[in-house]
Amino acid sequence: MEFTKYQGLGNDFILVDNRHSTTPSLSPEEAVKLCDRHFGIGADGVIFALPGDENSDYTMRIFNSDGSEPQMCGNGIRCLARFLAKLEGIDTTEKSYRIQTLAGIIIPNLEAEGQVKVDMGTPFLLAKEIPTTLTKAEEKVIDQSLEVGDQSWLVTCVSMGNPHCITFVEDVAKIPLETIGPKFEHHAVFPERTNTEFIEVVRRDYLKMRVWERGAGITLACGTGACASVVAGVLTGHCDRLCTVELPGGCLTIEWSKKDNRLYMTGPAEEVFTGVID
Ligand SMILES: N[C@H](CCC[C@H](N)C(=O)O)C(=O)O
Repeated sequence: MEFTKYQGLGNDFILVDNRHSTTPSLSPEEAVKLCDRHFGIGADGVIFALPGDENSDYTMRIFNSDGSEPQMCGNGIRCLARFLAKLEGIDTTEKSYRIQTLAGIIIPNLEAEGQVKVDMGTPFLLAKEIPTTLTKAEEKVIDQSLEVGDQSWLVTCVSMGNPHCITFVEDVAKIPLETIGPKFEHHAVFPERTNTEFIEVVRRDYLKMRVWERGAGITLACGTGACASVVAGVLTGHCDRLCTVELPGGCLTIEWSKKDNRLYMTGPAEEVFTGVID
């Protein structure tokens, strides 16, 4: 079976042409093996291009490198859009796709210079929508205290279809991500686990972010996390609605539109190599 490796700011994926069937051609267990960076291809996840339905061009499903299935992946859907254009034999920069995901319809638009602009939909803020039990179901979690790893953190929770727990800190470089990340991810107040972002505000329009991802650990970038972090920054008064988010793998442009309440994310997506899985 052929695959193509793509990466979006170093958040890397194995992409599989699954247009022939509505069932992913690899199991979560097979995905785990292929994502291994020593015994497999190496990736943060496996993304399947499945047939669309009456309301979409294609369907995206993704397995994290631990085999779990998240609702959405921002860097991944930019890679999927480029992959689809390659499969369709087009290299236009004005192509957009309606992609069905577990987070609803997401719309990536191919732009010039390898950029992809994605309509990421609206954020979800109620505790029951994250989901989290940190407060009452119908309430939001904004700058709320949470004990993690013998320390008290002020967290804000935002869902982009997948859960994010965001903390603003003085210096992201000083965060011991390897030790504190898993404690956030598996905290009892997150029944579906959570992605965990630490944000340093450089300017009101420029954030520095490091991330521990649910089901993938430390990654070089997280698109849904960058969107969730701008929403959290606006809600807590730290940043403007249009921001550059600098991640270890590079920068994303994120806008939380006042007009339609939707998040727009712009960033690169690059093919790395094509291979064959025996
Ligand atoms: N690990 C995430 C999915 C991938 C999200 C991230 N890679 C992105 O670019 O949005 C989760 O389990 O919710």
